[in-house]
Amino acid sequence: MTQLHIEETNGRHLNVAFSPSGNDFFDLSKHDPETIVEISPNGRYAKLNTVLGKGAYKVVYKAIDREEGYEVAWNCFQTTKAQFNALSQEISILKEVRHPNIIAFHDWWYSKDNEFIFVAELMTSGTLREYIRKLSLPNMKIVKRWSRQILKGLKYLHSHDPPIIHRDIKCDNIFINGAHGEVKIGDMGTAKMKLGKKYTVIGTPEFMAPEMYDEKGYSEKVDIYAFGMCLLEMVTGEYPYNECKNAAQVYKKVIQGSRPECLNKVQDPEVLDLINHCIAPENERYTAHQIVNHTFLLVDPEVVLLSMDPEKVNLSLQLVFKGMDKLSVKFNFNVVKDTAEEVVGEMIEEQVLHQKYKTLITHEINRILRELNKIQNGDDQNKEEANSLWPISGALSTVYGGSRSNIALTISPGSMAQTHVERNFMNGMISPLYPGMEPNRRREWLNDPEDSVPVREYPNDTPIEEFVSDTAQALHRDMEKARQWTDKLKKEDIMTVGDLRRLHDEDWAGIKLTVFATRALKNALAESTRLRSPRSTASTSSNGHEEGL
Ligand SMILES: Nc1ncnc2c1ncn2[C@@H]1O[C@H](COP(=O)(O)OP(=O)(O)OP(=O)(O)O)[C@@H](O)[C@H]1O
Repeated sequence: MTQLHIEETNGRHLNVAFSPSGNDFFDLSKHDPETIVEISPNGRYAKLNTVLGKGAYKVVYKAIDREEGYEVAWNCFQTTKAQFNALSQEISILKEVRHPNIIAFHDWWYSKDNEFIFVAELMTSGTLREYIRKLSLPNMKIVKRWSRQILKGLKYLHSHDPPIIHRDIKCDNIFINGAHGEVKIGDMGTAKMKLGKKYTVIGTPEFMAPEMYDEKGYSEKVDIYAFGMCLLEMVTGEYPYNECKNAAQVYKKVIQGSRPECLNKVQDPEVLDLINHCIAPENERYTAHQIVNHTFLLVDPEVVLLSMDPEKVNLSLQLVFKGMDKLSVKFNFNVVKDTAEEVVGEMIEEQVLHQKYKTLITHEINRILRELNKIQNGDDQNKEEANSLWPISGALSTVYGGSRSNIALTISPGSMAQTHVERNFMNGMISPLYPGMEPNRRREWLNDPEDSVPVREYPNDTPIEEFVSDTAQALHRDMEKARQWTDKLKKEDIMTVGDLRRLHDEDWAGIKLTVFATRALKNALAESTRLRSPRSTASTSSNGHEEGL
């Protein structure tokens, strides 16, 4: 049988096969999904015979970008020339949009068959909605990962100048590349630049914020409302307002402020809180930026090994909160004297770590200890495995040597300051001289106003509660923590800053403050003393108790 590839005058491509007699031929294009059936006017894109999907308005085919060799999505949308012309402003928006979490829009034209055709990035694994059904119910880790990506896309659109409102965010319009777990917002056909408020009622009723129906206009916050409904669908597997029989019923519920029934099925309090903030009335509703920082979406922290001594006894570890401007804590760990449980317990007590991470971080520290044990006893394969413990070695190899449980040696109160500033508690004083730290980090520390222990001078007769509460506050500890520290000091008859200054090192040990609290108070005391007049500093130093702080 002879096969021929034919290009018709209307641009359609056919693959045909002739019978041996040459009298009959078969259109193979109808069967072969990889057959080219059409070429774009500029010759760059070749539409294949594979339908990727059909929606209410468009049919989407697989195509090839012949210049780059990529597979792309060829979208056909029946419309009149006049409507196509009216769309031109929106189309130009799409051309400007470039973000890893938004489906890229490559090219478009109006075809001879009265179709608006546009070529977009191809997504391999269908829509989020289909994927949710496939997984039956995605676990929270997946939901968080998806949500973060959707929000990054929304944050990008909303921070465009002027903001771009998608207006039809729903799980059917969010697409997945399953191999990499990539999630992208698609179907930008309804997107609109926000030049002032928008009034057109458009979207999918279950995902439409109530203000879309009134005449006062709406803002980009409608996308946040819709995201809240997507999150609800992700965690319950149910379409919001499934209990309604038609769009009119949904509309009625939405404008009355009745929440979808499946909201009652949400068990996790953090997810529930986030959904409620998304579907709240417009003026109370979170922005995309606020949601990204919601506790539900924070990445679980991990522990990395920064360095260790040759005997592998004193380790320098760091608690890293990836992807968030959150507390990052370096601490020493003595493998002979410390246990992961003890150290984590102290982090929780000192509010360096949230209670919910107790098991995770204990497990992480023990994992490192086990791996190290393997290095000490181990063979080459174990050594290789152990190398994986050094994700940032070299970049941050500062060792603050020292004694037992030097926890919270350096703290980055980034959650408050939004920058990664560091403070050295190791020697009991704040020092801008961090051996091994890059100069710009040092500058950040020096410049940051939030990075403060109380820097005023405290006369000896200052009541101890005043000094302790200032110190706790400067370290973002709550007043309950300050009260606990004060109680412990008062139990030892330390009533004033002067009493504190008179303590010897062994006295400090007897107070039973945690290592963190001891170092914090010593720090503040040293700083206050430094600010005192030379005469008073000299007199305090003369008793020898300031040294080594
Ligand atoms: N970029 C893409 N990559 C892969 N498949 C796609 C892509 N865009 C759309 N599809 C497929 O085509 C189907 C129809 O697309 P879409 O839902 O965007 O059409 P629509 O007519 O705008 O839909 P709706 O009914 O939601 O208004 C999708 O369900 C999906 O399976």
